[in-house]
Amino acid sequence: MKYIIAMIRPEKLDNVKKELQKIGAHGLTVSSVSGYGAQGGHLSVDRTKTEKYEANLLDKVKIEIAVKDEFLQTTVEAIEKGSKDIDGYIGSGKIFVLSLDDAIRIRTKENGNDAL
Ligand SMILES: Nc1ncnc2c1ncn2[C@@H]1O[C@H](COP(=O)(O)OP(=O)(O)O)[C@@H](O)[C@H]1O
Repeated sequence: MKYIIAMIRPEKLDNVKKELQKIGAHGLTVSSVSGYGAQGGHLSVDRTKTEKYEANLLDKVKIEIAVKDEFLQTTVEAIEKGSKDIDGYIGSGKIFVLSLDDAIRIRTKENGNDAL
């Protein structure tokens, strides 16, 4: 099992949800976060500036999804498709993939793949 954490731009959430529904994703958790990536949260890079930019925290949406291994690629592709903007747009987001040891559905006590 894998645990996918994606940081996307808030205005892309509806698109991403639609793409995930198309592939039949069974569950997800969404939260509002703030952060910055390699560009320090700046929407453009002023190459004439030589001094260091101060990092700027931007609003992002964090999506978390636990999936069976065989759904990893489809799910990542759905997130990419839903959050894609103009090619190379800074701050389009990032997807992290973690190994997931177990999942337990409290209601039924199912675990592992059966709990997803
Ligand atoms: N190394 C990191 N560790 C944790 N979160 C990160 C990391 N890099 C990016 N993020 C999160 O992902 C969001 C989107 O990153 P983004 O700005 O698109 O990255 P980049 O500037 O590297 O293209 C950031 O606002 C931040 O919340």
